[in-house]
Amino acid sequence: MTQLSLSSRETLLEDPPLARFAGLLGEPAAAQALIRLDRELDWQRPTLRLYGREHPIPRHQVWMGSPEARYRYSGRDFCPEAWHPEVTAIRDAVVERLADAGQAAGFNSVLLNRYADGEERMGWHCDDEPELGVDPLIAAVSLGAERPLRFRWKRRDAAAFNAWLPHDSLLLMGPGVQRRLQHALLPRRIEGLRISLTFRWVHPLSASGRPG
Ligand SMILES: O=C(O)CCC(=O)C(=O)O
Ligand SMILES: [Fe+2]
Repeated sequence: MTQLSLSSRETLLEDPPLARFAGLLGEPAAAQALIRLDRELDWQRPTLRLYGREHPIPRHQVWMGSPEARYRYSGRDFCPEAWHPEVTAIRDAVVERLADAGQAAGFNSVLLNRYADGEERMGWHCDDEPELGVDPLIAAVSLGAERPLRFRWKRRDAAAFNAWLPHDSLLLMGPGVQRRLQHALLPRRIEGLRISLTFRWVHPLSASGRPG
């Protein structure tokens, strides 16, 4: 069941809060952002070690953020790329839209994911790294091809479901979403480039490598 309010907020789940917003940037800004991010970012395809073998990830990605927002991912420590002006503008639009909806938020880090077509994907996971703190708020912006982000409950006591993410939409994953659900961008027969930006607040790691 969904509700549409004046700010175009659609509630997908009440508890934990999962909500979708349409028309984040408007046109032509959203179409231009997709082209610019595709062309101007230094997209990487790192390899992950799985059962002792190295596998390139099935998409491209860039970590971006403030210098203190170091990030540990699959056991490796990443220093983020400096903010690109297009990404800063999108971040500011997200913060503004959330503020309009009564949700204060700040982000010092973003993972950008580039899926060339429906074959490219991200497997089941939740974003619960210790540097994100307890019950983080994560804001996911989608540009390009519309694809579903699939959610499933960790306790498997309710049905899995799709959150379809149209071009120029924002998905707000509120407190509890990472603790109680997993999500995945599964392969689908869908044509076209999609870029997502998942904005986060990363707590700086202390010298011991534990969250400060
Ligand atoms: O591409 C998406 O919408 C999902 C990305 C995601 O789950 C992540 O960056 O952690
Ligand atoms: Fe995620």
